[in-house]
Amino acid sequence: MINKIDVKTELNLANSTILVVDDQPINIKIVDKILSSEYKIVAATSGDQAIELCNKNPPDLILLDVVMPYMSGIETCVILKQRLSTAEIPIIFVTSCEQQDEEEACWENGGVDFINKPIKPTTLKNRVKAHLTLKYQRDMLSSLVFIDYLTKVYNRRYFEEHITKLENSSNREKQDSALLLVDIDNFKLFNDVYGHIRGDISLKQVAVRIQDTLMRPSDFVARLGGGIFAVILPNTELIGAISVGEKIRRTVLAEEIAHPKSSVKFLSVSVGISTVFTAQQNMVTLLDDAENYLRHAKQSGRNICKHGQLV
Ligand SMILES: Nc1nc2c(ncn2[C@@H]2O[C@H](COP(=O)(O)OP(=O)(O)OP(=O)(O)O)[C@@H](O)[C@H]2O)c(=O)[nH]1
Repeated sequence: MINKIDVKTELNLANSTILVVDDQPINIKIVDKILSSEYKIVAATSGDQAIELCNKNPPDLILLDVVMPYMSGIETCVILKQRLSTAEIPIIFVTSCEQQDEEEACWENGGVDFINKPIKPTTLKNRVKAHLTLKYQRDMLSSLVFIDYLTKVYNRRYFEEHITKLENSSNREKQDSALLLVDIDNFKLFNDVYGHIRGDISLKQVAVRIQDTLMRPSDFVARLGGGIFAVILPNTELIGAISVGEKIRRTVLAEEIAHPKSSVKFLSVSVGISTVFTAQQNMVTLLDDAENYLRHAKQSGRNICKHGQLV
């Protein structure tokens, strides 16, 4: 899953990043020599390092050595497939082992293909190209289904599909997750004064400002309809969610989009913030709580973030 949507209209594989994971630097060098003229190559010499790199900056494809000390390629793959932000990255296993059991374990745990060592340059180039092409076609299809046509952030459909995945991931990783409902204040009056075209322009501006506030690859924003956006922050406690909510509120206000019918004179947002405590609540409660806090924010005069008790 990605938090920033790059709607590609044509296939351009040259901007792709490939992560090569191998405990032997010589093997990384071999792959680098074959692929670096066509793609950007990043490298990791352990499973831990690969996971860290993927969390910071998800690559487009991973070439993963199967046999590594401490954490094997298969263990690394399992962890990457469990996390929302890395689950969709295609993983090609690179192996010198020809045992059937190992091959089956690679398929079962989410690998999309195999390449045998010693690596044949033509095979590597063609397999990588084929899987990158598939990935971009899939991304393009997803962007048609899951992107809000007006603001280009995710749509309600994406939100609904991913909120269930978030519940599973939250429970599995024993981490809190946060939901922010961000609603433009007095948007009906804004539309009444300036018309729907200016209303649409400001909706896009608010979407960009929210998107810019999100720093982690796993965070995402979706427009649920009208002037209301949902922001999902996986692995985030209430204190962190409040700081993101406040930043969104301040950033939208700082745009200084004139709104004559607003008490603050500019377009503002109200924010309802809730967090899910691992395995104690589900996503329905999370959504209900965020809606209640958003209602409190509106009743308290708007341009404010409301949330539950900090413990
Ligand atoms: N420009 C534009 N307006 C929209 C769009 N979708 C919904 N709206 C308008 O957004 C307004 C939503 O208003 P509400 O959320 O009911 O209330 P509000 O005026 O924002 O008031 P509070 O939420 O109480 O601050 C309505 O006037 C809708 O017609 C859209 O895609 N573009």
